[in-house]
Amino acid sequence: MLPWTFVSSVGGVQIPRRSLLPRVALKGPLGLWPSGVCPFATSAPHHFRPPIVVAAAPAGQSHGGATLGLSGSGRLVPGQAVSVGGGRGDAVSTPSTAAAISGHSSIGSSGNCSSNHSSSEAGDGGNRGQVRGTALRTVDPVIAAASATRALSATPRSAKAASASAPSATATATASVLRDPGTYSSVDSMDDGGSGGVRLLVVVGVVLLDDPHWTQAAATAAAAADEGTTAPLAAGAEAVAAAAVAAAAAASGTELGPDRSSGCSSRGAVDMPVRVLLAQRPEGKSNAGLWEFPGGKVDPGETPEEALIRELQEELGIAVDPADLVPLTFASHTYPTFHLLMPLYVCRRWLGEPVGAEGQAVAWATPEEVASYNLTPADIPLVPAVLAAMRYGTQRL
Ligand SMILES: Nc1nc2c([nH]c(=O)n2[C@H]2C[C@H](O)[C@@H](COP(=O)(O)OP(=O)(O)OP(=O)(O)O)O2)c(=O)[nH]1
Repeated sequence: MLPWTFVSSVGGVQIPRRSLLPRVALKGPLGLWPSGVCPFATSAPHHFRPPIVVAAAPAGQSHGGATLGLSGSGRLVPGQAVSVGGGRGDAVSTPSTAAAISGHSSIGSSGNCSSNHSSSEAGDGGNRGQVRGTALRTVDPVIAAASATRALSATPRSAKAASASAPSATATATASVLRDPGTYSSVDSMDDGGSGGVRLLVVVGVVLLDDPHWTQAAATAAAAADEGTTAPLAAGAEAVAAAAVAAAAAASGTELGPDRSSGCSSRGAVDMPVRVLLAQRPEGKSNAGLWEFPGGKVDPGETPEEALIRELQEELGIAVDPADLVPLTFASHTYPTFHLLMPLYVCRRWLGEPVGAEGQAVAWATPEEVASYNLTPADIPLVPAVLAAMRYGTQRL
């Protein structure tokens, strides 16, 4: 067995690694884990955090078994092509590749997680060949996500450590990318400018949960507050770790812990399953007929939360408080004409009754039913995290 180290990095902003980036040492059988860069469940409650990506050095390659350092010093510029292994514009700038590129000054240097790299703008030189030979092979979010979550399952202590430290890293990374109008594109105005690069479309989505367990817990907390007592709340780090393990279980098909989705909650006598709202893409739009999580494009100048609140009002006729949007995970998917990056939130509280306000069909699905819906390609890899949120809740009540 070779030691593998997963290193978190945040695309798009520079983060002092030593102080903020969590490192989790994971061990696994050589060859069973495809190298990869994958979305990883995030946890800070009050800020939007851009994606954490997790990377592992590929086995059997020139640096196989060594740590692939992602310094966090590379800069992701959404919608702009970056250069890898040649002139500018011959590679793409997706979150995954940018994350891989950001680590290029580490690769081959010490074979370990190096820190304090000088800022290496993606495509500015360096060990491009090694980047090309090592890191860029790793872009397979679906397989890697399953592998990573399986690995987390095998090492719950490490999972806890990663989860506990994730908020500080990601909170710091508060969306300089997304808050900077012009760094990303609306699909309507996309063109590649002849660069050969891939345009990034930023969309926000929500897992709207009809969660009787949450409602009951919230009512209990409110009642306790009225009485001037303190209701027990889930400790953030523990709940996050539980979500990571739950995601691992969902990915591997393993059953773990109390299952809230079937009403067998250890929290109480709620006998109703949790349900998630799905929306069907209407005729005339891309992916027509497929099901998705409600949401839409982030307009320039909008925060992700503002965009989501606007979209939910327009599409479903409901009002949502930003404090009720809990980051869950994100989608990173290459469509033929653009690359989709979609932060996905969980929301359990809103005003109004959700309806298909733009004529789209909507449906409440139990965990067992989710798989029977024909989801968009970008959403399929999100299902384990969504099921985990339905079964085990998220870090915040
Ligand atoms: N909202 C949302 N969009 C998704 C999901 N999965 C997925 O591939 N997408 C894609 C489909 C679209 O290409 C894009 C969202 O575009 P959209 O057309 O729905 O956005 P919008 O509501 O702002 O549309 P419009 O008014 O500008 O036409 O993201 C998902 O789960 N939710």
